[in-house]
Amino acid sequence: MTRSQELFQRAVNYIPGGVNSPVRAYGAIGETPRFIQGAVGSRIFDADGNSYIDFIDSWGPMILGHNNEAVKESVIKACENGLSFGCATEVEVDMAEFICEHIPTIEMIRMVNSGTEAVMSAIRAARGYTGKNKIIKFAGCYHGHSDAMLVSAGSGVMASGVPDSAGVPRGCTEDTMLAIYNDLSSVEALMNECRDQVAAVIVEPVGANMGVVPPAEGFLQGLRRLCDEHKALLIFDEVITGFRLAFEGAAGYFHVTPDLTTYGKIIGAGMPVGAYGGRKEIMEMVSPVGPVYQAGTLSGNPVAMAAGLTQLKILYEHQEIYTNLRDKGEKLYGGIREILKEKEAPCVINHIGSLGCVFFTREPVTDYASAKTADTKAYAEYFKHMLRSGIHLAPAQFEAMFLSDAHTEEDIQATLEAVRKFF
Ligand SMILES: Cc1ncc(COP(=O)(O)O)c(C=O)c1O
Ligand SMILES: N[C@H](C=O)CCC(=O)O
Repeated sequence: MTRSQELFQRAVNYIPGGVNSPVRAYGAIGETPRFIQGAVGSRIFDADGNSYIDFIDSWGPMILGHNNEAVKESVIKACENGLSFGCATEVEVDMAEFICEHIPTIEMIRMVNSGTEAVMSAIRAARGYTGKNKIIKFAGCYHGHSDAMLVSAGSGVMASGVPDSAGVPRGCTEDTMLAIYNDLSSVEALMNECRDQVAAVIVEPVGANMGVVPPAEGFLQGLRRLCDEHKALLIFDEVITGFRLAFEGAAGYFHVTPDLTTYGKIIGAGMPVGAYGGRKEIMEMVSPVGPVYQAGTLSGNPVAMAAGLTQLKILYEHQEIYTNLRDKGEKLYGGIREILKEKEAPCVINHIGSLGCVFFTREPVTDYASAKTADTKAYAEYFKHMLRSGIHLAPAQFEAMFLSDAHTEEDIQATLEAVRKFF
C-alpha cells in the first residue's frame, strides 16, 4: 500500500479529494484509494504491485476485459494518422452507419465525449422537438452531472448522502420532476399534474446507480404507454446497459422502443466517448440541420471512434458473448445468493445479466427508498474484506458489479470463496 498512500497524499494537495471523479476516492468505505498502474483481462494491478480480480471494469466500458488486443491495435493504428483534426473523418461515418444499421431504435446518432454530455444533449433535443420543458426523472437514477439531472441522483451523489448538489441554481432544476422507480402511478400523477408540459421521461432501463435495480415487469412498457398518451418522449439512458444487456441494449432486451437513447462507456471501449441518437425527425432538430445547438471540439475523435467501433464490431460478430455473460452472471450472482441464504445473511442480491449488486438490507430493493435502507457501513466491511482477498468491487454500496468476457470460471470461484469467508 505504500505507493498508493504516497500518491494519494500527493494528489490531495492538487486535486479536490485527490481524484478526478468522487466515487474513486473510496470515501464511502474509508480506505485509501488504490492507484492503478495497469490491467489485462479480468485483472487490475495497483502501484504497489498487488493484483485484483476487477469487477469495476472502468465502470462498464471494458466488456471484453482490460487491454483487449484488437482494441489496442486499432488505437495505435489510428494514432499514427494524428490524434485530432477538428474536422470530419471517415471513421465517424463508419461508426454512425454501423450503429444505425444494427440498432433498430437508432436512425441517426451524434457523438459526444461523455455520458453526461449525451444526456444533457438528448434532453435539449427533446425539449427542442416537443416545445415543452418539463422532464421526469427517477429518484436514484444517475444521468451524469449536468445541472438539471442532479436531483436525487444515484451513484456518488447517493453515497455522499446529499441528494442535490450545491452550485446548481433552482432555475436549472425547477423543470425536473421526480418519480419513483418501478412505480408507474408516480409517473402518471406527474403527467396529469403537468398536462401538456412534459417533454420527456428519462430512465435508466435497469437502475444501476442505486445499486442494481431491474425494472419490474411492465414498468418500461408502461412508461412507453404513458409517454405516448401525453405526447412526451421516452429517453432510455443506456450509458450502462447499451451493448451490455444485449447488443441492442435494454431496448432490445425488453422489447421497448425509446424515442431517444444515450450511450457512453462501451461505445468508447475505454476512451472518453458518449452518444445520443434515435428517431430521425428528432435528431434533425440538432444543429447544423435544426435549431438545437450542440457541439464539441473533440466530438467524434478519430482515436476514440477507432477504439469504440472495434469493440462494437467484436460484440456484434460474437453475440455468444452475451449468452456467456448471462451464464457467468447466473454462476456468480446465483452463487452469492446461495451463500447469503445458507449463512442467513441480512442481505439481498439483485442481478440481471452481467450486472449485479449485494445490498446489506433484508428488504427487497426496487427503488431509491428501499436501496437507502442498506447498511453502508456493513458494505464497507464487505468491500475491505474482498479487497484484501484480491477482489476489486465498487467502493460504494450504490454501484454495480460488472462482469466482462474476460472473467474466468476460476475468477468466479475465487470470488465466491471470498464471499463465503466474509459471511
Ligand atoms: C446511466 C448513466 N448515465 C450517465 C452517466 C454519465 O456518464 P459519464 O460519467 O461518462 O459522464 C453514467 C455514469 O457515469 C451512467 O451510469
Ligand atoms: N456510477 C458511475 C458510473 O456509472 C461511477 C463512475 C464515476 O462517476 O466515476
